[in-house]
Amino acid sequence: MVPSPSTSAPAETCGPVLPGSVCAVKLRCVFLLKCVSRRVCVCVCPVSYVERGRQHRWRCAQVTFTCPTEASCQRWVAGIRELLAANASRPRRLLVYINPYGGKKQGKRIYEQKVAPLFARAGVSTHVIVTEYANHARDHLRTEAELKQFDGVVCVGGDGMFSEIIHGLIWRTQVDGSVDPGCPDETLSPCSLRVGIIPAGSTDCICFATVGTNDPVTSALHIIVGDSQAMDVCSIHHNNTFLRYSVSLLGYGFYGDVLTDSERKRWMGPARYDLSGLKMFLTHHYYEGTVSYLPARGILGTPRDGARCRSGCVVCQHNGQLLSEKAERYETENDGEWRTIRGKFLAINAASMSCACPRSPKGLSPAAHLADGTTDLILVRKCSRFNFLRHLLRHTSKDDQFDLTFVEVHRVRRFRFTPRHCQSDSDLELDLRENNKGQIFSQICTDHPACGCAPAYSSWNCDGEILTHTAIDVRVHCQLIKLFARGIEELESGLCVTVT
Ligand SMILES: Nc1ncnc2c1ncn2[C@@H]1O[C@H](COP(=O)(O)OP(=O)(O)OP(=O)(O)O)[C@@H](O)[C@H]1O
Repeated sequence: MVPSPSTSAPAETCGPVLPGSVCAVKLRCVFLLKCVSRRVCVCVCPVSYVERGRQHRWRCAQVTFTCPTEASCQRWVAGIRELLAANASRPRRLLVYINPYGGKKQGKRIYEQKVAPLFARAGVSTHVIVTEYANHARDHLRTEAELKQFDGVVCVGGDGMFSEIIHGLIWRTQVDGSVDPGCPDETLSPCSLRVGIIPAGSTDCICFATVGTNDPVTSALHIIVGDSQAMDVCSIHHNNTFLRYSVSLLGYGFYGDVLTDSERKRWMGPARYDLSGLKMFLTHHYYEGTVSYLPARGILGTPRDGARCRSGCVVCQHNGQLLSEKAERYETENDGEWRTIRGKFLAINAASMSCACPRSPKGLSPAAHLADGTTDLILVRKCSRFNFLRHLLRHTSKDDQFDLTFVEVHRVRRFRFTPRHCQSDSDLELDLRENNKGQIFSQICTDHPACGCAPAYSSWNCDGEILTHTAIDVRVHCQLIKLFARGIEELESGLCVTVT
């Protein structure tokens, strides 16, 4: 069988498909094979494969092979199909949840027009559920879904929809494995089913951070070829009561206030984030409280080493192995090393990934890792509006946003926050002793909203949802879930990252 001259594969592809050639290892990228007799003596065989486009986009392309006889063509098709069938990482049956109201309400159309035809072509069967209310997907996964029938779960929607899926899946995995998901000190069981994200929301940050682009076709192709990317998950508790899981940003102060304000402006669409951002920047509220954290020790990487988390990241591999092998010993050994910081903060952020998005390509913490078992705790202390603006602008420039006297960043395994109004009497006494007279006066004002001073507390923005409590205990669970993704590929190298 030889490729016909007019249809040979272009140079930069992820899956040329000729068995026996150097690229035969990439056969999992093939997803359609059929043998069609064109003429009496020539048989053609169109083969679909993945082609890389610009900016991490993938496209489905086709190459046609010709055979002198139908019998030899059938043999090639059967041989290649056998190889594909032996590839255990490719999903065969998927459970798909579509949020018809996410983003611009295009979820159903995007799935039907762009994704379903690709799944059908690749021989992936699906069970599709269009959600009827918020938390429908989460509740279905928790209780009803027959998970054993599926190789993965796909959500069509935004970050909120992804959050629903992981809440359902993590909870179900713990309950099925007799682990108490409500206890902050439990070691959670990793989820065996992978999760795919077809972006159809307003921001789609998690898809962007794990694939490098928000494109439904690219995401569908990552699912079809069976990519796998591990991801850390933070569990958040208040007084030993479970609140939520988080995979990207936990933000108190500025980012909490922006979300609270933007929720009131939902009718504006994505523009609400700009308006609320500007409003909260001008309002310039700061909040008092105590942050204590358990630093991540003995692992590779620091928040300021400039090492970006990319496809096949060695930091994630190394730390993931270290933490999974020594999880319990590690936690006990580190238990005595809690550190505490009291102060007035404009923002307290925990970034479990870079949180890069099209507007902030570097993200909140450019060197944060998807699966290294840590989160980057960023503390922005009270400063002038001008200085805070400098810090914010550095998220979009080459300058280091942490290289400012009022900003500090720590890579941590666990942290706790207590707003000042929740602190115990002994803690408050300690604060009073540490503060000077002027600061005591300002505290009296914050306790009395009628005087028009800054409010005493903000809210936590947890991956785009508001938490119901401000005093929280956050713990990172290393590589708790897996996505149908491979992390962002380093395109500068010009090399095809091997499809293993
Ligand atoms: N059928 C439904 N009706 C109403 N709300 C739903 C339905 N299905 C899911 N939801 C909820 O809609 C919320 C928003 O959905 P989604 O995340 O898909 O879009 P988005 O908010 O526009 O995007 P992003 O989160 O990326 O900004 C989610 O919190 C989800 O729980």
